[in-house]
Amino acid sequence: MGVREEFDAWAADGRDRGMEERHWHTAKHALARMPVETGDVILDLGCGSGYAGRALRETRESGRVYGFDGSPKMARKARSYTEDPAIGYVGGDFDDLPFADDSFDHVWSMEAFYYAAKPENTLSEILRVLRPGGTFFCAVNYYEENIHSHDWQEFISVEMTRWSRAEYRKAFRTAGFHVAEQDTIPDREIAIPSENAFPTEEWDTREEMVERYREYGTLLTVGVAP
Ligand SMILES: C[S@@+](CC[C@H](N)C(=O)[O-])C[C@H]1O[C@@H](n2cnc3c(N)ncnc32)[C@H](O)[C@@H]1O
Repeated sequence: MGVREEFDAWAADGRDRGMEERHWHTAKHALARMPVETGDVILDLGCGSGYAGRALRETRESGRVYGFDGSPKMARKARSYTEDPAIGYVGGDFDDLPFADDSFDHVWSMEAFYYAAKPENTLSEILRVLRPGGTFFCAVNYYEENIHSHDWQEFISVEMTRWSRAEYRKAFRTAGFHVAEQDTIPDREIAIPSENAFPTEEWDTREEMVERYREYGTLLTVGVAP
């Protein structure tokens, strides 16, 4: 299955909203760090339900926001959640962004970048569409140091790239970005049951669940276009 089939199926069974709910726990902290100025044009790469773009429009006075996604069903659902005329949805693949050079002030991506078939090429594409001084906020839960994410590939047909923190920094720099920041953002909201509830369907021990959410959390790497 390719990106379209895989994520169309996710959208059809409501996982767009499920992801939004879970990802929001850490995404909102990363979004709050984006240096968005009034009127800034923003691209949400792999937008899913489109919650990030809606939040930026509602809270930051951004200009136009484009949600970009390879799943037409995801994009259609995202469109159905807003009537904001300044939010648009565009379909396509991370490898070939259908935007002119220097189109955006910021690019945001949550839990999507590692699905790129050629991540180095996607970084070059992001740099191409960013204006000088523009930022790329790349947030991922699937990364090398998060050992609890290592088996995710078994459950999805799309090939995933698992980089370490250092590999993200190196790839950003090789593509031509400056790395302005790298950090992990803990998820302090997900409910962690008391000791006697373990093992659960997903977790053998409470320690593992605490480590996954409260310690490892979401890896955020911020690149700045020169
Ligand atoms: C795990 S979801 C994350 C959605 C949203 N950003 C969130 O935080 O909930 C990944 C999204 O990226 C999209 N995607 C994955 N690979 C893609 C690619 N190569 N080109 C375009 N979109 C892609 C999927 O269709 C899906 O909607």
